[in-house]
Amino acid sequence: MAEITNGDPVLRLSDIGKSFDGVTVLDGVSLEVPRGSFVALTGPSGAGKSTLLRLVNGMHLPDRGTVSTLGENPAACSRARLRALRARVGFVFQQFGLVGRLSAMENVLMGALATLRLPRYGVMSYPRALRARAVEQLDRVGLADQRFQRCDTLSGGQQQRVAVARTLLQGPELILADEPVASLDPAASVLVLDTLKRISAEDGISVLCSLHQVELALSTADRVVALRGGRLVLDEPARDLTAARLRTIYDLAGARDG
Ligand SMILES: Nc1ncnc2c1ncn2[C@@H]1O[C@H](COP(=O)(O)OP(=O)(O)OP(=O)(O)O)[C@@H](O)[C@H]1O
Repeated sequence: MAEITNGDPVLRLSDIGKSFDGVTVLDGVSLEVPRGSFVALTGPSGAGKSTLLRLVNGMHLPDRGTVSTLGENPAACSRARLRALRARVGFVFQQFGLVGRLSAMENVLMGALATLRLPRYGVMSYPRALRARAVEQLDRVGLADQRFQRCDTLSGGQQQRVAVARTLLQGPELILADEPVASLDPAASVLVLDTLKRISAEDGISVLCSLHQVELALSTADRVVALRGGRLVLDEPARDLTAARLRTIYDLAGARDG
């Protein structure tokens, strides 16, 4: 397994190009995510944010340029090595990706399935130490009391926090979040992002999180990058940016939520 030293970025994209069916989606994108930082990836709908996130863990491969994720190039990885890399990279999705009829606890435990040899059925089939860790992660996202509740009876914000706990159980070094709050109301959005930010800071986990909401990007992230038409048009510390400037730098006119 590749190691990165303390000063190395957890993620380095160099001159990435990616097309689908002859249509360019990413064009000359270079980006670094320093270890332990929370980077917001902004930009209008169709700018290439999801595609970029998928390149990071090898779900897509670039047509040109190189990706270095935790010191590994997904394009050069064997299947086993890619699996090992993906275990180090958590993914949080807009639609949570939970099994609605299962409890919060069981959904969190599923974050550890890749490390277990046998399929598991029911909470009690997981090792005791793992169950204790699952409760601990649920506690950190404020949902220990809801651990036996079916996920489809939780609010959207609670479900996304369960998804964060599930990712944490995996022990990731880097978390990719693809519009994790796009389907949540403003209060739940703030709570989910604050939770992710707090825990990532506590555990030293780096986060690359795509967001549509300019204000949330500025209030949560250490660094903000923006894509427009597949090109990187901004990469600056959040403290140096204002919402007004961020809005003008990339055109929100066509954005879904803009
Ligand atoms: N697997 C694919 N096959 C063909 N086209 C694709 C594929 N994935 C993405 N695209 C296209 O690439 C472009 C960028 O999509 P992407 O989902 O990366 O943008 P985005 O910035 O994440 O948008 P949104 O904010 O709406 O999620 C879009 O035009 C999309 O249709």
